[in-house]
Amino acid sequence: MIEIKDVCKSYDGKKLANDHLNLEIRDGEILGLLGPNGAGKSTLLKGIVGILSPDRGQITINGKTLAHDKENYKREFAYVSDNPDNLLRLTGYEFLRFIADVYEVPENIRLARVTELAGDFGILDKLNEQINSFSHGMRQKLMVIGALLVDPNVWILDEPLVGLDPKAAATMKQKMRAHADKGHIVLFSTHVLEVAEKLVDRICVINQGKIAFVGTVEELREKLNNNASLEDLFLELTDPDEADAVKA
Ligand SMILES: Nc1ncnc2c1ncn2[C@@H]1O[C@H](COP(=O)(O)OP(=O)(O)OP(=O)(O)O)[C@@H](O)[C@H]1O
Repeated sequence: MIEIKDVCKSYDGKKLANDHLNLEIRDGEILGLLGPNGAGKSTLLKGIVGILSPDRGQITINGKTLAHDKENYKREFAYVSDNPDNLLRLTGYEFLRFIADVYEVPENIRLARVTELAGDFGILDKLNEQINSFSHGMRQKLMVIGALLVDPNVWILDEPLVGLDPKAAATMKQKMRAHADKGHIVLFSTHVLEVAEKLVDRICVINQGKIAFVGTVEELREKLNNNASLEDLFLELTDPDEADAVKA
């Protein structure tokens, strides 16, 4: 379980990018983080993985905290950031070997895992080339492979489907579902509402740094007393004036 208690983060000491967030993400679920641009989704994900330190509050992953048990806390999850432009001078293989070394993936299984994952995502024949020469989508695939290679309990993915071609996106969604079905957590952010609607168990909508809703899409419909599409519900929650204009 991931427990987020009263988490606040400000970049400038004035405006809160995360404003007293409270959220529990349960084992075995895919939770989709939705929200307009600048809502605070990446800030929350970066706070969970320890790239940013929240100004207050506490985050626990499977009972561990970054402050008390940094190494084991970090071993609980894999993280794919929203920027796949990392370590561009390495080849694909060198990047994956680096990740496998850092996370101590046993030598006897890493090549089989890399071969399987790179095959699944269709970039096996590119791994000897420098990441510099990869397209955006290929870089994204490599970051995803690096994360899954480690095979941790929790997947934390910031817009993981951006840039993936339809086949790779389908593979990714299938892997996310299978991981959650094994009892693990998949937490990801997305702007693609159809993906959220079809894939997630629950959604968490963040708006202006605050949680506007957590629950199933059905529960959101009931709350808003509205049988509309998720897109309309999303607008109603995050931008009621725009939703009224669309209705008119
Ligand atoms: N490094 C930074 N320095 C200053 N302000 C930042 C920084 N990163 C984010 N912010 C601000 O924090 C707020 C939340 O940004 P965040 O990136 O978390 O939003 P998001 O929901 O992930 O947005 P998007 O959907 O556009 O990726 C925004 O107001 C943004 O301008």
